[in-house]
Amino acid sequence: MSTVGNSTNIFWQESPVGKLERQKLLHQKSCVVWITGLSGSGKSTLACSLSRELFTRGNLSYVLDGDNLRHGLNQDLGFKAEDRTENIRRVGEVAKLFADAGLICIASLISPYRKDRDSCRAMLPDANFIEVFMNMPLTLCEERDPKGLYKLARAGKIKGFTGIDDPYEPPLNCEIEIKQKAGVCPTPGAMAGEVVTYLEEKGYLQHQ
Ligand SMILES: Nc1ncnc2c1ncn2[C@@H]1O[C@H](COP(=O)(O)OS(=O)(=O)O)[C@@H](OP(=O)(O)O)[C@H]1O
Ligand SMILES: Nc1ncnc2c1ncn2[C@@H]1O[C@H](COP(=O)(O)OP(=O)(O)O)[C@@H](O)[C@H]1O
Repeated sequence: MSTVGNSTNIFWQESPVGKLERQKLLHQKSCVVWITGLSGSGKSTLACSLSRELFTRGNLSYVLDGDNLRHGLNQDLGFKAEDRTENIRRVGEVAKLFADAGLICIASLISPYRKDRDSCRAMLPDANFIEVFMNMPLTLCEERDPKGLYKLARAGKIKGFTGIDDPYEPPLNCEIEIKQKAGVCPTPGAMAGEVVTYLEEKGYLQHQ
């Protein structure tokens, strides 16, 4: 019996089927691929391309997209610092469940604060948290501005926009960094390829 947060007198219920069995069924080792970066840096593009590539190879993944989750699970949260922290915490917990289910969980969120990303990493102890940093210059993200949000932020119509008047803390110890080469951004397929190569080398995609 234990107390966790505001929940008292609670018990952990074991499941008859375990994570290892589910991973075996799916012929893969589960993990969380956590994609972080500025708005417009290509997080969703990479998440979609990676998910499709994994599917083609016979690996099951699921994308948790920050924007999409804010339409449901996180619709009560805004963009002030404590809301972003709670957003990341909840998505970290959901990602942990997907990894426990045996899937390759792809989380795609700005997740601007280092301590929040590190807390998610700590939730996944067996080094199964793979942080992917979309290291694209702000100027490129702002040029892309597919939703017109940077324009609104520059005009002062959105307050606390990441990269403009709210901080983005780049990772210090990410597993993968996606960046421009000779001033050119890799194609979506090439970005996904970098992650797939990493997953392959670390044995996540092996068919046992
Ligand atoms: N103030 C502010 N700052 C940053 N982003 C903003 C803001 N307001 C709205 N948006 C839109 O919300 C998307 C980011 O949501 P996230 O859940 O990924 O953000 S966070 O991780 O909690 O910081 C983000 O989507 P992406 O462009 O896909 O990153 C924006 O479309
Ligand atoms: N590798 C890429 N090459 C060219 N354009 C890209 C690439 N990645 C993303 N884009 C474009 O940049 C814009 C922002 O990408 P998106 O994936 O929505 O970023 P984020 O999810 O980080 O906000 C989109 O219009 C997308 O088509």
